[in-house]
Amino acid sequence: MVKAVVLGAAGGIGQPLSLLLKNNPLVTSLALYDIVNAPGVAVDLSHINTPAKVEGFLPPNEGLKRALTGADVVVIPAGVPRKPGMTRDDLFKINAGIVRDLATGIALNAPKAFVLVISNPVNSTVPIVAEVFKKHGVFDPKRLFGVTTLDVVRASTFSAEAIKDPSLANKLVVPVYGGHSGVTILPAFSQAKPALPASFLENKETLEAITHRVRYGGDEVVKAKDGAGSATLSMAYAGASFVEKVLRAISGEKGVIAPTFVLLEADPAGGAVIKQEIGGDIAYFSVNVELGPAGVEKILPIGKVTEYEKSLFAGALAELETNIKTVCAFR
Ligand SMILES: NC(=O)c1ccc[n+]([C@@H]2O[C@H](COP(=O)([O-])OP(=O)(O)OC[C@H]3O[C@@H](n4cnc5c(N)ncnc54)[C@H](O)[C@@H]3O)[C@@H](O)[C@H]2O)c1
Ligand SMILES: O=C(O)C[C@H](O)C(=O)O
Repeated sequence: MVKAVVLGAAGGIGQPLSLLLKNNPLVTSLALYDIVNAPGVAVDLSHINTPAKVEGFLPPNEGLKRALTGADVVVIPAGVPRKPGMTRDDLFKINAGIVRDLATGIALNAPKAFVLVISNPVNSTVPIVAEVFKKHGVFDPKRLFGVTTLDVVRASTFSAEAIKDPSLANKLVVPVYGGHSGVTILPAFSQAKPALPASFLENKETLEAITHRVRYGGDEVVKAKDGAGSATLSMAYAGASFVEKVLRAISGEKGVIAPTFVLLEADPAGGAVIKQEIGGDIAYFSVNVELGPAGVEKILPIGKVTEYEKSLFAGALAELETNIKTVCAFR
């Protein structure tokens, strides 16, 4: 029996994400919570002929508590999205409070759940959840994840497009490190699997352009949606693929690897290697982790990157440090 919960389930990400989770055979129970419309979305999804039992909850009548009780995995896409001209940090004012309150609900009602944070700014909302859990004495860094999967999805899609090989679209994986905003996003095209051609990797102009596109892919969608929000469908796809990995790990599958923004303390030895590799003493970083039934089992080293990729690390560290520190002021 696996219970998955979506907090913010009636939103632009929440609805398609809930649909994808309803379609996942590893989910047996799906609880949808939002301040609006969650019961309607739940009834709609409940007509789909897959095993997961779906229920929807609103704030009255202890809705959050009922949604969270017994949860194994909680995904949080609750909060406001960007409009053109905004940065993700501009969302902090509103989303920090939303995420803090939902984290309090999780600490009280599902302290052992895996918590996957989508709400922006991820570089700051993840540390907020950690602080709330610490306050309640239930923090386990192995079970808290910032969802940065969309950056990997974008880096993989854009590079398959750039080398004009659409057949690679769903096979290519480009690791992305760092955080989830602008210069903190560090795609490592040199580590792509399968490897990208030398003609791509050695062309500085192409590399710089595609690195920029991955870093600002979110802005591309915000601009195209022209005031109607940010990425929802690609995010739902990315989020569901991360949840799928978590579910496989919970069910006992070995060697499940996922990229995610984690507290490096989740695996002190692995975290120390990352700090050495990036040349900075940062608390959180997006890295590849090996997942197990109790959460992060290992933080995997970054390994070899090119001089160009390495040169991007310094700017990322300074920005990430600021994002994480913002949380101290918020408390
Ligand atoms: N991590 C990523 O890669 C990534 C990608 C895309 C979007 N995002 C972020 O995800 C968030 C949601 O985006 P969206 O497009 O789905 O927005 P949206 O406005 O369409 O949906 C957000 C939902 O959250 C709900 N909500 C607000 N306050 C709530 C609360 N206190 N409790 C429960 N639900 C609450 C709203 O009612 C709404 O249904 C934004 O912050 C956005 O920036 C992150
Ligand atoms: O860009 C945004 O604001 C949403 C999200 O973080 C994204 O990367 O698409």
